[in-house]
Amino acid sequence: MTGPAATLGAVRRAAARRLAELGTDATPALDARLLVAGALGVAPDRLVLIDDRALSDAEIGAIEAAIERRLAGEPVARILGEKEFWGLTFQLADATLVPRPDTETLVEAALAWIDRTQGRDRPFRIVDIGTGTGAILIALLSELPQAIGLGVDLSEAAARTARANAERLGFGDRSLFIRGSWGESSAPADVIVSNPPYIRSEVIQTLDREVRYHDPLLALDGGDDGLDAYRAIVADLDRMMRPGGATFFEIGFDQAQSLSALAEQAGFAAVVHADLAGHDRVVEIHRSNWLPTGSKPGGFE
Ligand SMILES: C[S@@+](CC[C@H](N)C(=O)[O-])C[C@H]1O[C@@H](n2cnc3c(N)ncnc32)[C@H](O)[C@@H]1O
Repeated sequence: MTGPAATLGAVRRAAARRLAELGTDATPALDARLLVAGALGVAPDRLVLIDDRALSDAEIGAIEAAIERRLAGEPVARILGEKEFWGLTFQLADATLVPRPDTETLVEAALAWIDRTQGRDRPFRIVDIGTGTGAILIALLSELPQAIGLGVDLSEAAARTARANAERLGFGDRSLFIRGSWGESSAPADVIVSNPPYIRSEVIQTLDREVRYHDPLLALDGGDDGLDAYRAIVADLDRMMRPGGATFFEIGFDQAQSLSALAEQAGFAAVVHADLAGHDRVVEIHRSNWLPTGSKPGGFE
């Protein structure tokens, strides 16, 4: 890829060309920049300042290794071992899903409800079911100065990773992460958030290779109809959700109706939120006899 006196800029451009030739990398220039920065231990936005620096053989070797992994189909976040979500950097582990930008819709929906009802400066108790890296809970804690949160995951390794993320990002004293199944070990909360596994089992084999081979099955498989997790959590919601509280679920693009029906059958009211692409992405659930301040019967929006 390079000669002995290759500069960082030349190596980065060559890497971007190789990723572009692959044809499956939608953002080759960005990915090359992230991988080069990661291999050198430099913040991506600093690269431009050192573009003409000559690289050592060891540095070129580290960049080559990262690019080869990407060419073999590994997602950039897995190679770097971290992913940005809500402006915060989360460390990943094999047991954690890579947090997705779409999941920020769930954080936004929960904050919009809080802004509409009680305001951010209240001592909320939040529970994040299937916490993974802790991304959703920690993003909320970063916006709610008085809130405390519990993150639950069936994977002990995921709970450990989330705990480490909370400590590193400065939220260790307002959060607890434990191993558990759905909400069974949770006391009642004001805000419940969950991005549970929701993909139908039979579809898993058809998923994009980057998801199928690099995200944990436990984070993806939602059972025969994709709704197992929602069913289990909704069945326990009356106990888990405090009066006047709300629950926010991430959903697959075609699950809004099924989950709303599940919630309504259990005596709750449901509101659907779309993501930036216009796909149904979040279902917000309340007790049906409760309306937020200023809302009209028949709708929360
Ligand atoms: C789709 S991932 C979401 C991870 C993270 N909340 C996010 O949005 O990036 C679902 C998570 O649910 C966890 N999970 C699967 N079954 C569970 C169960 N029975 N109880 C609690 N968590 C579970 C998985 O280990 C995984 O971390």
